[in-house]
Amino acid sequence: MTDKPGIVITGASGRMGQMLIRTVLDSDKARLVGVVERAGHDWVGQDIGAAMGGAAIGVTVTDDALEAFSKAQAVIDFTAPEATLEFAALAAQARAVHVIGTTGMSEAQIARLEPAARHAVIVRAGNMSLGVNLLVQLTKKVAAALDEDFDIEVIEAHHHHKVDAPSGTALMLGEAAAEGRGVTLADVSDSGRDGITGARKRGDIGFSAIRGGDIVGEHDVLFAAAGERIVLRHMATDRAIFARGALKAALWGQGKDPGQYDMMDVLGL
Ligand SMILES: NC(=O)c1ccc[n+]([C@@H]2O[C@H](COP(=O)([O-])OP(=O)(O)OC[C@H]3O[C@@H](n4cnc5c(N)ncnc54)[C@H](O)[C@@H]3O)[C@@H](O)[C@H]2O)c1
Ligand SMILES: O=C(O)C1=N[C@H](C(=O)O)CCC1
Repeated sequence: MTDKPGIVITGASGRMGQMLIRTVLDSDKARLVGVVERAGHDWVGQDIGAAMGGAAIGVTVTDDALEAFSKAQAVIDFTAPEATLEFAALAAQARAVHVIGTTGMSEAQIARLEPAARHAVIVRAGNMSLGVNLLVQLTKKVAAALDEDFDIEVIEAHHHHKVDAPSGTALMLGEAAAEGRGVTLADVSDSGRDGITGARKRGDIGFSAIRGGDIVGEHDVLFAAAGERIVLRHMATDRAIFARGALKAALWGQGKDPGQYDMMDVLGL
């Protein structure tokens, strides 16, 4: 027996799932106790090491999430909104910390996490990297220092497989800009411009999304005024930054009171 927290990774075959599995296996602070994939996936029933193209490691991919979670102290979940809601209820039942990296959740879906958060710790963030969470704070500060003479635009770029837009990170940056400016994002958000849109409305926060190739994730926050522009930029070149942040959150959540937290809590920013 060991007192290192046992971690389950959901979405085991996904881009982030595989990165998370490697990150936990490489860590001396946690151990991998289970991996979950959706029912019917080829990998279910296989050893995860072998499924990922290496040596067997003695952990079998399962589609029985509750059974896997019952052996874990934390579940790290980068999957899809409805799967994440199901996992939240099961992680709460198992009293495991649930680290949620899944993006594209609607406000209604986010509200459905509340019952689970009464029983277990949930850490959720649209971006788990240290760099982006620092950028969020910088964005809030710059937005607070400038008035509406500066138009704020969030521009993001991701790989061609990404299914949601604006990205979770872009929304975090938009929220930070709105908070700095003392407004509600929903009242000023302008995304998906197409056709005769009319001139830009003063005070709006705009979003643009680029999708192409294997871009891991790039975000600019542009403050554009007459005669000058400020650009705050983060460029991710390796998904390991998200996985490291998620593992940090899983360890940080041990022994915390039930409730919903984010990476600002984890990183103390
Ligand atoms: N918060 C962050 O730092 C961060 C970073 C990267 C990606 N993401 C988000 O993580 C999510 C996954 O991204 P990805 O690029 O790994 O996607 P992906 O499509 O490569 O992987 C998703 C995985 O989830 C699995 N899945 C879906 N439904 C499931 C279910 N019911 N049970 C078990 N597994 C299920 C899929 O089979 C797949 O393996 C996206 O929402 C993405 O935006 C967040
Ligand atoms: O690859 C993705 O998908 C990413 N999703 C997050 C987002 O929506 O911001 C973080 C960056 C990578």
